[in-house]
Amino acid sequence: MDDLSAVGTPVRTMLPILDVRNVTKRFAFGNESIAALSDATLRIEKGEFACLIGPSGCGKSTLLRMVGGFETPSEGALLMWGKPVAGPGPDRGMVFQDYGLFPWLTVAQNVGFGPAARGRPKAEVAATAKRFVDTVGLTRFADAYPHQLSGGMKQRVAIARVLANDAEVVLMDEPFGALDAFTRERLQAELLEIWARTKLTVIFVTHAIEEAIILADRVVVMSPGPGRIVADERIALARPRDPTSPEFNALRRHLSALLGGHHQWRQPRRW
Ligand SMILES: Nc1ncnc2c1ncn2[C@@H]1O[C@H](COP(=O)(O)OP(=O)(O)OP(=O)(O)O)[C@@H](O)[C@H]1O
Repeated sequence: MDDLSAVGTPVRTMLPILDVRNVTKRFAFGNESIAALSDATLRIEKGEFACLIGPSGCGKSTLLRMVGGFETPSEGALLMWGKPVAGPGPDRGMVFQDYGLFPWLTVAQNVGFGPAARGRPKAEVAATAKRFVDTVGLTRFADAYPHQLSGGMKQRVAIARVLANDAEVVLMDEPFGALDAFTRERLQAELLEIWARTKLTVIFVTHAIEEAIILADRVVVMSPGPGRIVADERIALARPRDPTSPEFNALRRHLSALLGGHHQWRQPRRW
C-alpha cells in the first residue's frame, strides 16, 4: 500500500483528498462471504461535492463507512492525502440522519464537544465553538438546546460540529431520506450554501436522482450484486439548479438509464 504522507505538504496539493484504489469489501455471512463492494476506484478532489447513488445493497454505505474509517477494505487501498485511512478521525466527520446532537448540551456546547473531548483548553474550546456557530449563522441560538431548533438548524449544528473538529471531509448517509419534499429542498439549499462558503469536501449518499443532480459536482453511480461503481458523471450545470430545465431533465434521463438495469434488488454475489 502506498504511503505518501512523508513526502511533505507541497505535494499534498497535487494529491486527491481521497483516493479509493481497487477497493473490495467482503463481509462474513455464515460460512460464506458477501462482496458488499467490488474493485471500486474513485478519486475525489478537495472541495468536491460527490453523490453516491444506487439501489439498496449496492455498497454505498459500505464505501462511505470505509472512508470514515469504520470499516477496512478487504483488498485495495483507501488513502486520504496519500496516507492510508487507518480508522475514524476528526478530519472526516459523519453527519447522521438524526444529526446525532446531544440533547442535554446547548448549540455551542455541541459544536465545542470534539475539541473539549480532545482536552483543548476551555477558552480555546469556547472560541472554536463561537467561530463555527457564527459560520453556520446560528449566533443567536448559541445557548439554545437541540429541541428548540428546526431541522435545518440542527443540520447546521451538526455541520458546525464537524467543522470544529477541523474536518475536511463530511460524510452524509441519506440525511434527507425520511423528510417531506419541502423540508428536503430547504435543507439541500442550506447544505449547498454552507458547502460553498466552507469549501468542505462532501460525500453524500442518496437514492434520489433529482437530489444528486441538485447537489453534486459528480454523481457516482453504483449497482449491486456485487456492489460496484458503474459510472462517474460530472454535473456541470450552474447552481442553483433548476429541476424543470431541459438540461436538468436530460441529466435525469441519463442517470435514470444508467440506473435502469439495476432498479430491482438482486442477491449479492457470494464468494
Ligand atoms: N456488517 C455487515 N455484515 C454483513 N453484510 C453486510 C454488512 N454491511 C453491509 N453488508 C452487506 O453488504 C451489501 C451492501 O450493503 P450497504 O449497506 O453498503 O448497501 P447500500 O447501498 O448502502 O444499501 P441501502 O441503500 O439499502 O442503505 C448488502 O448486501 C449488505 O447486506
